[in-house]
Amino acid sequence: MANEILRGETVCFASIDDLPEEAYREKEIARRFGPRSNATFPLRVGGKVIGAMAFGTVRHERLWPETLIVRLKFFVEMIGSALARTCAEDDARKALEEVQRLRDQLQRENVYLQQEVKSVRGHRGLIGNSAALRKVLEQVDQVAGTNSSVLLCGETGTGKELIASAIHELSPRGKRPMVRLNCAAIPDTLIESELFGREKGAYTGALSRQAGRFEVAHGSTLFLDEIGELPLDVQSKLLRALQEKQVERLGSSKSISFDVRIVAATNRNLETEIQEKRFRSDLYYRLNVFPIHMPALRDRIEDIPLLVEAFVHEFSKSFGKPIESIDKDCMRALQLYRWPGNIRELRNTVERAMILASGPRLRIYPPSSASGEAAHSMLLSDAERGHLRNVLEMTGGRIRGKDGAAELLGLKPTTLDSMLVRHGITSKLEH
Ligand SMILES: Nc1ncnc2c1ncn2[C@@H]1O[C@H](COP(=O)(O)OP(=O)(O)OP(=O)(O)O)[C@@H](O)[C@H]1O
Repeated sequence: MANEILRGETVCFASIDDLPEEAYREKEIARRFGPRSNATFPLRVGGKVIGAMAFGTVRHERLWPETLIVRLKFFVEMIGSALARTCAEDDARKALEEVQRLRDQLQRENVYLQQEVKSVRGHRGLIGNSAALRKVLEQVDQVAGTNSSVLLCGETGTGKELIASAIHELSPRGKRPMVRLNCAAIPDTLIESELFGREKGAYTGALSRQAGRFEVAHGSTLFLDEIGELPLDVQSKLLRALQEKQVERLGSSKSISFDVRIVAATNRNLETEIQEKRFRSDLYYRLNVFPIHMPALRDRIEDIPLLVEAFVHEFSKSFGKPIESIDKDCMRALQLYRWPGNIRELRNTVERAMILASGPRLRIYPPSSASGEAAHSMLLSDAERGHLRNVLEMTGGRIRGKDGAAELLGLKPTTLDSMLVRHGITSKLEH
């Protein structure tokens, strides 16, 4: 009988004896528990049989005239279509809610991206082949696929933000945009609403509702740059949000759950900050699940030629100035400079040199405290020392007399003596 119903047929019997022989099981059940007579109709919702509706008598047998069957059938159909409408409405409501949710999320991402577009100049990729950078990239590969928090430490301009982007892009969250917040760039009074969002009128001046970065970053990565600059009270709130995976907008008590991966960066020594009571140790341990230390440029000087070439290529294209070669002495001087501003400073230095460039051979001087002059004289002094050594080599170390170094250089021997002292060069033959 169940098969008939599933096939969409009506099953009807006036007495148990009317049931066919093969339905002996149903007969037995009906005899023991009822019904005595029955009419069962398939219940169709949206063209599919999803169940059945049965009308039966428990004590007496009864006939099911055709007119009654038609009316009951109609009744069951009505219930089926009402159910279909409710399901469809329910589905439609759910779909609408989903569309609204996605639209809100897109809108949040859009507003955010519009602000970001100005600062993001495309992904240039990470340049460098030093052991120090390769170690960092290895760590990036290890941690990218996890959901663990990452703490990037290192001096300013070492590429922390670039590494944060690489971690995000290599992670399963990479399809969504990474959301950034520079904790140092926002006044203390606004940082909380930037992080957690606010309702209209939450405080004086809060003229509109605003989603916080946690909400915007739902399903993605939140990059908290300069985390060491976060005020202590906001540190506590951030810790609570990370523990509970929930935020409340300012001016609202409604909790909003989020699924966000945190990558934080700092150029401060957070352990010192903890000792000085400027950074909460519990937040530090929460963030420092996977620390990555970005090496200073001066500790990977073998990357400098690669970086310089890449930056020259980039500016050469954008300035329309073709460059054929970069002065080798300059490159050596660039490798000797300490680069306190690291790669950012190197990039700016190359940009400046490219603005000034007037031929295909580029000279780039490292910045100096005074001006390019000091760097220039450092280069000259390097060249001078090299030249003196060469000439001394040619004369077998002889300074005075015919074909001596002083004569070859057109200098008084005493002048050459003092130059050699200044450069720390000793001539074995003469002394
Ligand atoms: N390995 C690299 N290859 C190419 N460019 C790099 C590399 N590392 C850094 N840069 C460039 O150097 C500049 C500074 O990098 P980034 O902003 O990532 O440094 P940061 O450590 O986050 O600095 P801060 O601590 O000041 O925020 C950027 O223009 C970046 O594109």
